[in-house]
Amino acid sequence: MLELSGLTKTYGGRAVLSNLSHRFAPGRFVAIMGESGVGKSTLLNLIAGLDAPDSGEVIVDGRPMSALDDDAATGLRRTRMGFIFQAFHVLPHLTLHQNVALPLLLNRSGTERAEAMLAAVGLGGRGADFPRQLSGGELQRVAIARALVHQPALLLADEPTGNLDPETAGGILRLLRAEIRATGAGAIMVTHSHAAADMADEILLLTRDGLQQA
Ligand SMILES: Nc1ncnc2c1ncn2[C@@H]1O[C@H](COP(=O)(O)OP(=O)(O)OP(=O)(O)O)[C@@H](O)[C@H]1O
Repeated sequence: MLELSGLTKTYGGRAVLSNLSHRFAPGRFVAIMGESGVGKSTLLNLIAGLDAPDSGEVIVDGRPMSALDDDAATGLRRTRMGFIFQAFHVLPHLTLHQNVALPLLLNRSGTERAEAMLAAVGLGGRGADFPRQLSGGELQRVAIARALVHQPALLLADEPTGNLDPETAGGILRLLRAEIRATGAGAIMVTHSHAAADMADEILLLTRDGLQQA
């Protein structure tokens, strides 16, 4: 459902991504690794629509994102994608249930699945709690529940376990993989961690020459 065609992104005259093309098979869990500064987060931001390429296309469900107006592009992202970005924190003034229900509300869907997703990530019955009452690992589980509650076709994750200890990280990644499988979503996860990447179906390496099988 996702294809990148000739993506180029330049910052201050320096090409970070240069004519990058790749087709992601639906339903696969793909890890992207690569040296610091090579452009992994930039690539994820372009796929997520948080940033626009200088040239080239992000093609979702056969439709080039640049051909859609803002509302249509936002709608496509809201319904077809889920996000676990470190910058997208769980919202502190909403309960856990309200946090997880947010994508459903934005999609004007019923919020029944929110409680089931909280239970699926081991936080059943804690929907009325607030984020401040949770540990870092628990917060990341809320982020996973929120990212998958609307059954997106594609999950985008940027270092989803970056600030967790190895044991907690392992648990979160096993949960992430199980929930991806359960919802049938594909996933693209950027990570520096070999242990995290080993959880994926496939590992790609981003270099100046593009994306290659690791
Ligand atoms: N908004 C921006 N403005 C200017 N330069 C940027 C911007 N975003 C990223 N860059 C530059 O683009 C390059 C790639 O950054 P990016 O964060 O995508 O790399 P990365 O592979 O994710 O790195 P890391 O593994 O260290 O997180 C870096 O040199 C960075 O300084």
